[in-house]
Amino acid sequence: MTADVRAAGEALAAECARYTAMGWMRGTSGNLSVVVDRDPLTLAVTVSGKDKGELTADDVVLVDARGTTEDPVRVPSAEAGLHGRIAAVSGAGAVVHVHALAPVVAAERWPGGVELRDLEMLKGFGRRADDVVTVPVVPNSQDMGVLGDAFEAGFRADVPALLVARHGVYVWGDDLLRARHRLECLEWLLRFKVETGGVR
Ligand SMILES: CSCCC(=O)C(=O)COP(=O)(O)O
Ligand SMILES: [Zn+2]
Repeated sequence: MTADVRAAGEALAAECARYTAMGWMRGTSGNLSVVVDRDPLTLAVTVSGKDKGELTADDVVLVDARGTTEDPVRVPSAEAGLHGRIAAVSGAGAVVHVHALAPVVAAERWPGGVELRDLEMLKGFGRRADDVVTVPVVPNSQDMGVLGDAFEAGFRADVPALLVARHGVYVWGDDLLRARHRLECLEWLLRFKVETGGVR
C-alpha cells in the first residue's frame, strides 16, 4: 500500500469514527470514498462488512469506476460501484454514505423527491436560504448498475445528494470535509422537514 493510499485510509477511518459517534453508521452500515486518480478514475473506498467506527488506515481498497478492485485481500464496499458512478458523473472528490434515519423517513414520505425551501441551513448545502431544492429519491437495489442509472437520470449539478429509499443517503463534495458539512446540514434539513410534518 502506498503512502498516499494509507493517508486516504487514515482520513476515511477518522471520518467514519465521527459519523459512527453521530449514530449514522450503526452496525456495519455506511461507506466512504475519496478519488485518488481521475484518469483512469480510481477511488480509495472503505472495506466491506466491518464496524466503520473501528476502521484503521489499512481498511481501505482501491477500486475503478465500476467499483472493481485488483486487491487480492481486501473486499471493497458492496456499494463501491455507486461511489464510482457518483464521482464520475458529478466530478466530486469525495462521496459519503450513511444510514441516518431522517433521510430514510423523508424518502418514505416523499418518494418523488424531498422539497426543501426557505431555511437558513440550505446555505450549508451550497444554496441560498430562499432557494427551492428538491433532493432526488431512487428505489433501493442490490445492483449498483441499476442504482447508478437511477442516480444519473435524476442528477443535477446543484444538488449534491441522493436519497436511496429504505436504505440511506449519499452526499458528495470536493473533499471529505466539504462532503461532511453538506451531509450534516442536509440531515438537519431533512429532520426539520420530517419533524414539522413537511408543512412547507
Ligand atoms: C447493515 S449494512 C448493509 C449494507 C449497507 O447498506 C452499507 O452501507 C454497508 O455496506 P459495506 O459493504 O460498505 O460494508
Ligand atoms: Zn448502505
